[in-house]
Amino acid sequence: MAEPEFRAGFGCLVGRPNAGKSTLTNALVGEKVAITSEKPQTTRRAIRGIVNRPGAQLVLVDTPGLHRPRTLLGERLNDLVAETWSDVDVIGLCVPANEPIGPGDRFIVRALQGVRGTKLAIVTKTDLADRQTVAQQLLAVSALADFAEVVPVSAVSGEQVELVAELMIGQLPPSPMLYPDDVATDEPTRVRIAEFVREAALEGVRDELPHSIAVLVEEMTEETTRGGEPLTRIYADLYIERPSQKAIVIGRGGERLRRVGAAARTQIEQLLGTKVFLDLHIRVAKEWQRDPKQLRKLGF
Ligand SMILES: Nc1nc2c(ncn2[C@@H]2O[C@H](COP(=O)(O)OP(=O)(O)OP(=O)(O)O)[C@@H](O)[C@H]2O)c(=O)[nH]1
Repeated sequence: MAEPEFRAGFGCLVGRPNAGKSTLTNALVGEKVAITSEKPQTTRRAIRGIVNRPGAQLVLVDTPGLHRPRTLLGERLNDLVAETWSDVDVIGLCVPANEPIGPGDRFIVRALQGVRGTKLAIVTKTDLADRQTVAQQLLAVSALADFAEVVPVSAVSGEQVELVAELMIGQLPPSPMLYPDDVATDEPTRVRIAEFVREAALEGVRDELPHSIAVLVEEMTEETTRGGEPLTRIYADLYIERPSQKAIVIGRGGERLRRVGAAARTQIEQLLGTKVFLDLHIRVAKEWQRDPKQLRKLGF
């Protein structure tokens, strides 16, 4: 009998902020590529996580949460989402098991109408709800639209993660491998490093700040320490919008910024496999979310 044909293609997980898209992406890929945070809308870039399985490769694009645009950044994000959606083979709508379906979910379902790829519904965080609640959520989600599959999953316990992978892969066309199979993501390293810093900087700050933070890696050099160990020097700028936010980010006596640096450095060292020297510089970019020139500079 002939070997089954290799399948490969693109997929993406969508859903309202905090639905669990990044966590599920990480669970499917098996490596930390998308940042997660308890704060909504932390995922600003389309990060491709690559799910390699025997006979198949699913290139997962983790889009930012779709939301009603209030700023230019909001509009750019929505354009990015629409562009991504019309370009993939399979879309998984994520809805948390432990929260009622709301206007945010319906807004996305409406936006999904007319998008070409096959749509699956994924009920996430099943470890946070009892069986009956999960069952009710599966029914409620099924009623939202005509999904090819409706599947419950917990990215944290790992339950059903493989089934989600299988169902998404099942929608991919026969195709040769799209990326070498030892690559987890094609996101440029600098962007991943910037995301680690941003994630660390968001940890524990008040609600108003998250949208005001952006990180840009300005310089990266490799050298060898006197002990013969490889060392990467990274100079990164952390952008805030107002001078008054400086104190929040830096903390008393610089203590908060040091913790941010230490947390980010641990992640970066893991990613690069070298010792890392991380220099964080706070810069004020006034109203950068509304300024096209600043947005371009920051990669949007
Ligand atoms: N218990 C539990 N928590 C989860 C699960 N999946 C995600 N979470 C948590 O839910 C929160 C949001 O998860 P994310 O993966 O960041 O959600 P997201 O949809 O990517 O969020 P945005 O980037 O804001 O759009 C985080 O605190 C996760 O740890 C799960 O399966 N079980």
